[in-house]
Amino acid sequence: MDITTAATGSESGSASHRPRNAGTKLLPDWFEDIAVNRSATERRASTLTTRRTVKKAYQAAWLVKAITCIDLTTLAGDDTAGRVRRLCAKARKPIRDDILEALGLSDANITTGAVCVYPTIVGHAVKALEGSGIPVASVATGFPTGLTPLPQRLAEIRYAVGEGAGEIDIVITREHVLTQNWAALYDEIAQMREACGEAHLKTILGTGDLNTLRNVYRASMVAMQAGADFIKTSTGKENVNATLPVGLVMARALRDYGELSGYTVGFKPAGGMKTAKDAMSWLFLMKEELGLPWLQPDLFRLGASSMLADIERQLEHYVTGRYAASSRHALA
Ligand SMILES: O=C[C@H](O)COP(=O)(O)O
Repeated sequence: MDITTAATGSESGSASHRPRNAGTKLLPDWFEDIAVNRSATERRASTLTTRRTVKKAYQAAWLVKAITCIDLTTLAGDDTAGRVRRLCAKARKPIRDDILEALGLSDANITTGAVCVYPTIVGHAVKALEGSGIPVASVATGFPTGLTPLPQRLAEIRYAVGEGAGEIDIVITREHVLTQNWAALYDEIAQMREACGEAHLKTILGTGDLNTLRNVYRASMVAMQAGADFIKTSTGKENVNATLPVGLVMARALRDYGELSGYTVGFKPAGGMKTAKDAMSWLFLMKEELGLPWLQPDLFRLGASSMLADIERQLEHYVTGRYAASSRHALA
């Protein structure tokens, strides 16, 4: 197994010429009558993690791949410029030099997919990431609940874009889903997409608040019809965040939308993912449901504040045969 090829993605083809999702008009026919069988979905999700294992070099390659897809996140009330600078340093160099060298990846320029912060922190992150090519993602629109007036939510997007955010992680009004007000949901997301301009729009559905898998599918479809570049599970602040059954339903929506519209939309599970094993499960899900093209940072991100340390620890174990205390890894 060539870890460099797997990690840098040349084995699965370039995605750079893919057109951005332009959305469609609101087309309820595409989602209104959908039925989702919860127990079948849960069964399928559980087989994803039990049926498939990868070992040794393959596992190391997949873990490096996972790192390149991480949106390294800090969304805490006590975030400071100093903390964000440390986070950005880790995003630039997520794996220790000795481990990189042992993996043969010293020249591969492995970085995380992005850094994700609150709007007022964007400026610090942009400065700290200058010249790295790593995008800054900002949450916006009254994150995490979205319960502020729409003009303010749109202004927040424009502010974050003005500060230099290249990606905007918006939250939807969950009530629109719970009351099946698809037109209101579509309109707010379409306005958010417009406010983003060239910045990419990631639409957080807050799936732990949506009650049913059917609602998850329907909200995913409306978000894509309204022009989302990515659909994202959760804020990390709901009681239930990214789960594999929800991921399966969203992956099916991505596939269906692609077939019906011709556009390819990205996926970001986020919240509550802490271990290398979690990362592997999501990579399996993407590969099985959507195929290798989705295992690239322009179509797949893992939103996580504390998963990188365990991945680095597993990579250290792969190269040395020993486990280090997680406190030895920065931002553990
Ligand atoms: O978008 C990313 C999430 O907010 C991170 O959640 P987490 O802190 O549970 O990893």
